[in-house]
Amino acid sequence: MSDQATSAHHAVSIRGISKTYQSGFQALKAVDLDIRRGEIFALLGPNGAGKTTLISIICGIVRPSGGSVLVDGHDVLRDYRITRSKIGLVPQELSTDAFETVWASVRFSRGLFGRAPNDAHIEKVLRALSLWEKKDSKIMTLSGGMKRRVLIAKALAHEPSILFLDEPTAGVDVELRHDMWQMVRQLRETGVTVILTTHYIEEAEEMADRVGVITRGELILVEEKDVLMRKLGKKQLSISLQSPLQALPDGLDGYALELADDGATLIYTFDAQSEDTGIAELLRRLGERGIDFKDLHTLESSLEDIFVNLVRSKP
Ligand SMILES: Nc1ncnc2c1ncn2[C@@H]1O[C@H](COP(=O)(O)OP(=O)(O)OP(=O)(O)O)[C@@H](O)[C@H]1O
Repeated sequence: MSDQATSAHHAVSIRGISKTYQSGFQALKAVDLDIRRGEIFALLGPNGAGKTTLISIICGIVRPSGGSVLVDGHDVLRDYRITRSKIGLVPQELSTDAFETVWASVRFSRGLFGRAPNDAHIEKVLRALSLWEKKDSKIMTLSGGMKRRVLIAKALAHEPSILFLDEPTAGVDVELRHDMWQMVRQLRETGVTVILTTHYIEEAEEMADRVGVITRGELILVEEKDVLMRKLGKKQLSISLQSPLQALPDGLDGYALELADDGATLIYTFDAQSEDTGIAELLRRLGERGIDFKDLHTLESSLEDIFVNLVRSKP
């Protein structure tokens, strides 16, 4: 299959995208990335890493300095109208429409893309987002969480196949955050591809099928979330001791051990992937030294630990 044909199978196909702003600042360096149809892809990165720049280029809002982006097989620069109509973009804030009703505002968004009115679709979107009861309310009278939902409804009004969520749950309460996660999963079930940027790693851990990590304009990693957590995740064994230790026992130099809880807990970090975790041998050696324990449990690292390590280890 030609490169072009393979690319057409992806929702988004990015090749060699770079961006140098007029100030001379290079925000992106030769990014390659394919987003699969129907997946939830989370783009993680520290402040200023280039996430918004990348999304803006995919949406055709920012012009790249080099490289190409295909959306559903169409080039975003050459076929802007087609590609833009396939994309729903949920910005972080609602800046206009305060005096409009929910219904009018969402309906208007559909018209912007030149699509024929379809009130049944607008109703479906509003119901799915629990906004139906509020359809005749002016946007300015809604709570912050409801306004967020209106933003999503507006982005879905023209039936896009790809939805971008820029920090979807920044500043919303826990309950709404969980509702939004639920909603995004439901969207995926209808075949929509979802790309989100987030600072809440918990969000990526909870929802994403794949994760991309961007730092200083470079995409340093793209991986299935589960594989990433298995591959880079470390496991720890926490050993609660019968009597606290003052120092690490002699003769256990080869082990990644630390003392915690004022010496009452011994923590052993091991590679969950390796065949021999070394646990049996460690426990035997502790026994030989008369170190008794009352409890054992294992801890796994979170996506957050993995992310912090990745971004830190990048020179
Ligand atoms: N119009 C611009 N002109 C010059 N530099 C810019 C412009 N827009 C963004 N930048 C710079 O490019 C870099 C990447 O910015 P971008 O907004 O893409 O980062 P981000 O990963 O989305 O960050 P955040 O998580 O803080 O939103 C930053 O250093 C930013 O200052």
